[in-house]
Amino acid sequence: MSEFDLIAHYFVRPAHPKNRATLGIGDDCALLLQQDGMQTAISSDMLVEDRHFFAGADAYKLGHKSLAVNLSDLAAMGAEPVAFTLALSLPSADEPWLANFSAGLFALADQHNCELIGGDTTKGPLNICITIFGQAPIGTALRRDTAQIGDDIWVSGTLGEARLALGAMRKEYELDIATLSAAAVRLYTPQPRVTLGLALRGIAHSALDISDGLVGDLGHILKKSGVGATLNVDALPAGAALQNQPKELRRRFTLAGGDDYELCFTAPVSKREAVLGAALAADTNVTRIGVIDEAPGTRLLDRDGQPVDLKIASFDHFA
Ligand SMILES: Nc1ncnc2c1ncn2[C@@H]1O[C@H](COP(=O)(O)OP(=O)(O)O)[C@@H](O)[C@H]1O
Ligand SMILES: Cc1ncc(C[n+]2csc(CCOP(=O)(O)OP(=O)(O)O)c2C)c(N)n1
Ligand SMILES: [Mg+2]
Repeated sequence: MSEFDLIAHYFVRPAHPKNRATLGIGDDCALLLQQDGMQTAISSDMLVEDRHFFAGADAYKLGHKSLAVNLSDLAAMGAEPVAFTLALSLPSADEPWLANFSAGLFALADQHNCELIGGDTTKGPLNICITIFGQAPIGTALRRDTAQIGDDIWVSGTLGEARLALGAMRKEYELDIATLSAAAVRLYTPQPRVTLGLALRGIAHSALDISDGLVGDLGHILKKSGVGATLNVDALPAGAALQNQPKELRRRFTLAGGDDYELCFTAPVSKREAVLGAALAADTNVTRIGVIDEAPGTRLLDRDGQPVDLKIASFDHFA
């Protein structure tokens, strides 16, 4: 199959009334009309074999995750998904693989009304890079540099299960089948918190999505906002499969597991009811885990206010 047959067969779809691009796949560029009063939110994330996923990973789930991690960045900005491009490097034109990959990709794209408008396809090591475009009314996007002293720190959903599954896959420990399959759902098919991100506009002061681990990612908000944080380690929402694991592992994986794709956000105390209302409307749990304060850095305390001494390191590609 030729490069262009591959694109036409697996990535070009019939026109759909909900499509927003003026010109989609097939020309040198796609054309997107900017809506009045809106700002465009743009983000790229790449998935690389043996780094972000194991060789032989399920193609449908890989299609899902490639888009999910990008939608998660839009969620973190409170931006509504509009469209995305897909740059693919493939070892071969493996048709069953392509059929499954595009099915997983488009199933999630359709859930979020996010249209594939272009990309690039080459032969090479398996590598998937998506650039996503979203929109938010001017001035309403949730940023990393706007946390304020006194804000509550919140996190959506639960943390740590993706890391729990990864450890079992790497044979760091053994898990029973039921625990591993529950945790693996979080590693392979994260659900981006797009609805929650949109609901938090006008409520949260700052937000980001957790990909490298809570403490490391929260650190980006702290640094950019020129503030610090105190976290209650016992308040962190551990995923169900983590509940029966030893306390130290539970703490390490909730604090610095990675691959969580939950939102961490800050909001003033006066907005607690509004945050809970937004969470209810988005059908997503949120948990208050700490406060923004003045002293730089992150202090970890237990439920009794005693310092927790844990060596933790968030994910870093070059550390
Ligand atoms: N090669 C690059 N060139 C320019 N900007 C980059 C590059 N890699 C990452 N960035 C930018 O650096 C910031 C941090 O990146 P990253 O940690 O990947 O963010 P995220 O966790 O949201 O994906 C982002 O604003 C991203 O756009
Ligand atoms: C085979 C494999 N090894 C390791 C991991 C863990 N892992 C890889 S990248 C990463 C962090 C997120 O990826 P990154 O490229 O830093 O995403 P970004 O922060 O840019 O959104 C994690 C936790 C994994 N998911 N799969
Ligand atoms: Mg990135």
